Amino acid sequence: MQQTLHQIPYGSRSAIKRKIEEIDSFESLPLMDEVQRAIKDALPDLDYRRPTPAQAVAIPAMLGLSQTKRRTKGNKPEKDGLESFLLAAETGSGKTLAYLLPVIDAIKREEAIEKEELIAQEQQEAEAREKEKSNDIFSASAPKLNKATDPARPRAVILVPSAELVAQVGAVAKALSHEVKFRAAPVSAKNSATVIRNRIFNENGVDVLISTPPLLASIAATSPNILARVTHLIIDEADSLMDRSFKPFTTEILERATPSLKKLLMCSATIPKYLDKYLAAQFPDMQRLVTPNLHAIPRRVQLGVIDVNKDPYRGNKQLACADTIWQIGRASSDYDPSEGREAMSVKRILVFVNEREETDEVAKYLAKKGIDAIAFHRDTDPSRQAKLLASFTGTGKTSEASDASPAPNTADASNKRHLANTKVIVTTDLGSRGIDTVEVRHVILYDVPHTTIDFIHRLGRTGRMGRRGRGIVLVGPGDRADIVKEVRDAMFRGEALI
Ligand SMILES: Nc1ncnc2c1ncn2[C@@H]1O[C@H](COP(=O)(O)OP(=O)(O)OP(=O)(O)O)[C@@H](O)[C@H]1O
Repeated sequence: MQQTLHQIPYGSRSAIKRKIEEIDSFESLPLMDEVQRAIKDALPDLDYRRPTPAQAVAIPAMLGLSQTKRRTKGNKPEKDGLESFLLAAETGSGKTLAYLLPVIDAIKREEAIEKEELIAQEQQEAEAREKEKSNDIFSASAPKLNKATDPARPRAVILVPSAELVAQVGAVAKALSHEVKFRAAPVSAKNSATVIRNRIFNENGVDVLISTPPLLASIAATSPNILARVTHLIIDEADSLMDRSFKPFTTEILERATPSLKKLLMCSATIPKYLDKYLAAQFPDMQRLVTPNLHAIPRRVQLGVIDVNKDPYRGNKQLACADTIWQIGRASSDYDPSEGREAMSVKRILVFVNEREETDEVAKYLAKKGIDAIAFHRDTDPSRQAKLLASFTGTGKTSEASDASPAPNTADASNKRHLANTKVIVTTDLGSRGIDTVEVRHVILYDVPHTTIDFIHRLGRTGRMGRRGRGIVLVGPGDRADIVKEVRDAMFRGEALI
């Protein structure tokens, strides 16, 4: 297969491994006490509270504890006082907390410093007024801007590629804000203009703004001041946000925020060659924080291949897909040692297609075959979309019983055969970038992905955070069976994909 990913030498992977092993608890990180306490709110129901490799490399670096600067000769130096980082870590490795914790820590520290400065300034002014009073009883001082509650000028901006991710990252920020007091404003095109205005121009100020690049770029075009105080800019899913479609918006925001920027962090589960080239040219001093397993699909995720060209499918992919789902749905729930309990009784399966038009087509066919299947794309009704995703990401807290009842308009009512306790979402890349689908054990690759980057993101929706997962790829007429074999072999050897 044509190389699409930047290669990381095995020597540097081992060196990072050693560093990661040194950080065995969150307490060993110099985060403020309130941030330490907040971690427990952001990671509920988990006995295992050790930082993940992504967190072990990113948090100390963002806190200024490790300096591993690389410098590419001949390139222009970065802006003075700006520190830039690339966090490249495998899918589902906790990158969200890896950037949120140090960002919030920095915000609280900045706030404390500004408060002290404000008190000192007020004291000085009071003294000056006293002096003036004795000299000139008519003078009045101009009102001062209260830096601590400055509306519509966030200190941190987090950019993500979709409205779903805005909501997901917003929910983690909200969980943290129960303990550490800060204001997060998640805004996306799914919110009404009034909601966006109220969240951003909140009179109590906003600390962290979470949005997509196109929306924020359009807001910044009319309200340029919105980016005037940003000290921390996070570009999550940087492989998407730096690709052709998003790049103009992302770089526009980056340029507007640069004068006040202190820390820039790009996060990604892959380093495609175009990203590597761009970063080497624009950010020669960027610290690259790469986890040892980058570009490798974890061994706990297995990949099965179904040759659709053979009997009984004879080239009929839809039939092969329905049949595979029936087999998964009927198999008894197996024991998952990583969770120490029976796997969920309701099975959730993600089916990935390459083209948006196929989502409806495939979902309809599956529904005809008695399967609760729904197409998920940009035009899906937002409230329906939110409900659907909630049950796949585990944020819905729906009981297994209510979950088991068929959703309206899914499994075809006229069909007597109905596959119980199984839910299917048919989607494109929209569902593969960053969505934390912890409840998903099975991913079906209906189409062979175009690149290894897509393989990594799609298979990355299962086997998250130490859980087991299974990918099944349907190889039909015209599909590149050789590419599938390459990926499968690399996965078997535990090697990074190329
Ligand atoms: N230290 C930790 N211990 C256990 N679970 C954690 C830890 N940190 C994060 N998690 C959980 O891991 C899951 C995945 O986290 P997150 O969505 O941040 O991954 P990601 O690296 O951004 O994935 P992707 O590359 O797919 O976007 C979340 O459910 C999160 O609550």
